Formats: sequence, C-alpha cells, structure tokens
Amino acid sequence: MVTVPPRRRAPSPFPPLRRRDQSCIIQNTDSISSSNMMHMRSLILLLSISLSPLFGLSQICESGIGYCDSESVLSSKVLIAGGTVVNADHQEVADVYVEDGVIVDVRPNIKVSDGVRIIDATGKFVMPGGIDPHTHLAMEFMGTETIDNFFSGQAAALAGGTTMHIDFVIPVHGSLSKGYEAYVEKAKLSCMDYGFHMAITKWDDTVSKEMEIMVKENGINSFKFFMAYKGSLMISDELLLEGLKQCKSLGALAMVHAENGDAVFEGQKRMIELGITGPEGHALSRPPVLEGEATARAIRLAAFVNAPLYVVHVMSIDAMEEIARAQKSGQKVIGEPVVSGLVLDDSVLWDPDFITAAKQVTIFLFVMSPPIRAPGHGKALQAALSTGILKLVGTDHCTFNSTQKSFGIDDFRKIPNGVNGLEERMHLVWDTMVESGQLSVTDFVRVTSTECAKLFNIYPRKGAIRAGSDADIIIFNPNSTFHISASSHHSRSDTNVYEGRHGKGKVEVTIAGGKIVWENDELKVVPGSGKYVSMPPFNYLYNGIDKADENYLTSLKAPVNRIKPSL
Ligand SMILES: NC(=O)NCCC(=O)O
Ligand SMILES: [Zn+2]
Ligand SMILES: [Zn+2]
Repeated sequence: MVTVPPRRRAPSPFPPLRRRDQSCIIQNTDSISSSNMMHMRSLILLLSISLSPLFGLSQICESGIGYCDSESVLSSKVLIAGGTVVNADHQEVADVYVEDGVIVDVRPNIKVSDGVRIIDATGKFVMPGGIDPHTHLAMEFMGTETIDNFFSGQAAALAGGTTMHIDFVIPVHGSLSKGYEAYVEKAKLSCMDYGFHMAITKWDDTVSKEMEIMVKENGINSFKFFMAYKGSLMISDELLLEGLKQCKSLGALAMVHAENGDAVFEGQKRMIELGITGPEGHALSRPPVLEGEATARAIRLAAFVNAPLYVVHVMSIDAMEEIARAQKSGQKVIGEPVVSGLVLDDSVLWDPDFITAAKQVTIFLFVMSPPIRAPGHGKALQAALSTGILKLVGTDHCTFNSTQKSFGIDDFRKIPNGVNGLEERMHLVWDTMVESGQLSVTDFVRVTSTECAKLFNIYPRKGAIRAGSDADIIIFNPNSTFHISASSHHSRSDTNVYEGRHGKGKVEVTIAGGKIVWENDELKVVPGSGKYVSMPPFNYLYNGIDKADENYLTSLKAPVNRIKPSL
C-alpha cells in the first residue's frame, strides 16, 4: 500500500525579534500543518484520479485516502428547487434547472424526470458564483512564487463560492507572448473557469503589436500598468500614456496599480535610515498621499486620452475621493476595493501588545501594497461601495506562507507583498456589507459577480442565473455561520490573514460548470476541468467615446470663430 508522504513542516520562520511567546507559533504551526495535510491529501487524491495517466499517480488513488464521489463530480443534470434566485437586478422564488454545464430553465415548479439530482434550497439564496477580478496565482514576485497555484487557489475559491477569477499574466522580460505562454501552462491545473488580464512592463513597437494580438487572438481585453515597484514592474508616465492610447484603440480596459513608486522608494530609504526595518516600515514608507497622487495622475492622463480607467485595489480615502471626483465630472473611472481593504485595518501594527510572537506573524501577513490602512479608510471604502462610487470587490489573492513572509525578517522591503482572500471574499463581503445593511442581496450579487462579468464583457454568460448562462451557481444559507482559519482553509498557505474571523452566512453548495464541487464541507475538484474564458474588447464603457472624440476634433477644426474645445 502506498501512502502519501506528509508535507514537511518548515521551521518557524520568525526568530526571536522580541520574543515572548514563541511556543504559540510552534503549536499553531503544528496543528495547521496536519490539517492542511488532510486537505492536500484529498486534493491530491482527486488530482490523481483525473491526471494519473499524465503524472503516474495511480498508486495514490489505490491507497484509498480521502473522498471522491465521482457520481457527483460527473453529475450533469441538477435541479435546485425552492430557493430565492438572486440576480443583480431582481430576486424571486424559483427553481433552477441545469444540464451539461448550462442553466436551461429558471421558473417556479420545474418538473424533472428520474436521474436528475435535486437539491432543496428552500429558505436559501441561489446566486451566481462569485467572479474575482483580481488574483495572482503561481506568480513569480519579489524573489519567490505565490504559494497558491491554479489548482490550490481555485480549490480554495470554489470552497468559498467563487467560480471564476481573472488572473494577471506577467510578461517574461517584457514579452507578452512569452508571459502568455507561461500562464497558459500554469493554468493547465485549473479546476474552474478563469480569464487573464495582462501586465505591461516595458514599451516598444513589439509590445504595442503584441497587445493587439492579445486582444484579437488571445481573448485578453484588459492591461495593467504598475505605477509602483520601482526597479521591477514600475512603468513611467510616458509608458502609461502610450499604453492608454493603445488600450483605447483596441477597445481594451487600462488598469492601474496606483502608488507613486519613486516616492515609495524615497519613503523606504527614509525608514531604513531611521532604523525602522520591521513590517511597520512598509506602511510608513507608502502613506495614503502617495496612493492619492498616483490615482489622480492616472485619472488625469486617462482624461487627456479620453480612455476609460480601472483602478485596482483602492485602499485609501485619498484614492477613493479622486475616483469620486472624476466620476462626478463624467469620467469613466472604475474603482475596485479588495476585501482586505474593506475589512482589515492596521491597528495590529500599533498594538502595544504586538511583540507577542503570534502578533508578529500577523504583522508580516498584513504586508501588501498599497498597505492596509488605519481604521477610518476601510469604513469609508465600505460606504463608497454601498453608494456605487466603488463598483466591484476583488481579493488581490497573492499568498505567501510564513516561511516566504520571513524573507523580510530583517528588512521590510524583502517581505513578499500580498494577502489571501479567494476563499474568504464572498463570506466577508456578505458579513461586512449585507449583514450591516450597507448592501442589499441583489447588490451583493452585483459587486461580487455581475459587475465583473459586465466590465470584462462576458455577461450574461457569467454573472447571471438565467437560461443560457453557464451553470456557475452557489447556494447560500443566510442563517448559517462561517469560520475562517488556516486549519480549515483550502489555500496551501499555513496562515490566513483573516484568522479567527467568523460571521453570518455560509456558502453551502458551489456548482461550477454544472458540477457540484462543494457540498457538505467537502470539495470535489478535478484539475484540468476549468476552462479559459475569452473576453472580447469594447465593453459598455466605450459607449459614447467615439462621439466625444468626434466632437472634440470638429471643434478643433472649426475654421472661424473657433470654439474652445473640451474633452
Ligand atoms: N498587492 C500586493 O501586495 N501584491 C500583489 C501584487 C499587486 O497587485 O500589487
Ligand atoms: Zn497591485
Ligand atoms: Zn494585485
């Protein structure tokens, strides 16, 4: 009999900075390891079933560890009966009938023949699966690679009710085609549907041409420009202008990570000179004013080109207010908060009790860019999401385990930036926004799914419960509860930035591509079953842009009594 070898536990990466309580870390790490091990065994088992010819893993299957109800995995006809079906614009009590991965019918009292799996959803919400617009799986970053790949990250997502995500392809030495090929390879492990955005890290004619190929041949309709990470991903204003122009000509959406990277670099030097090398130096070196400045700059450059703009991970009041001001003047600017920015704050950094080892770990976990801000920012972002200034919620899932986070034990600049969230997003948005009365149930669907589908031009195939849409569906019990812990999550990380959080509402069933993949707290996932979702250009933001350009040019050409042109 073959057994799966246990995952080796890394030694505690947090040597005695100001140690008082190290036993706590070791204890936690122990329990985390064994529990994660159980998840990984189950996942490995399923992986072995579908890819065993490829990977030669058939013996693992025979060891009989874990669970695999192939009946459910393969079941293609499902009736979800008696639930409240919620779309972004409407909710009603109805049945949902699914066949071969597609929603066939949505109406009360659907009758079905034998052989159809019937799930009773009475008293529960039946909603479109979540779509996460912002993830980084298997991303090489800051000298390491994110701990979650396209399999473990997606498995975690499915357990939390997210059925599609859009990941950022990072070019290889500036080459978009090489980056694309690398991500196509990484994504072969996928167990749910996914799409790609593409980062732009340098500019020349080849990149410009490759952008066209990405849009016209590879189904990518959005490009991201990092205004931070000096010396690696950061671009100049000149490049941003070229990129905005090319995005506009292709009907693609330009996205920005908005922080002033030069000023962040200066802020980091300042901290090191002051002897502040711990994780608090990260937050101190890149204050909200630098996020506000870059957001304002990107918005103004987009206005100058008359192109729509998407600002990723809005973390501060400063950035949010720039977006609100632009929207008020009629500019098409989309702001994306991420779960960490909505629900976490930096108080742990300044807690006098933070010298305990457990809290030291937390502080390292919190390091992401832009940083998690002081408490008032999160509240303001929630309000902006509630009033529609911010439109959709992502995660920026970019997970590093405690060993990786410890690379910056002596220098905060070396702590890999990023937090988890793929598995937690739906629950935390529900608990924070719906339970508090800031969002309705229909708005919940809009910000977690439908708006993303519309923006990236895949609605109503995705983001809706209606006949003809993909059968990506969750059954959500508002009367149940969720609990977050690294000991039970499905990410490969040994830590969770939301450790210990709990609240109302629970995703009880996830159906992805017509298959029941999450039920009774069990995950049934098959690597290679996820499909790439091609996203066409020219979304609704482009309506009217041609007309505005035309008016501008006409006013410029007016021969006499020249009218002062305006954009
Ligand atoms: N946000 C973060 O800290 N890591 C992921 C990369 C990025 O989105 O900036
Ligand atoms: Zn970013
Ligand atoms: Zn990101």
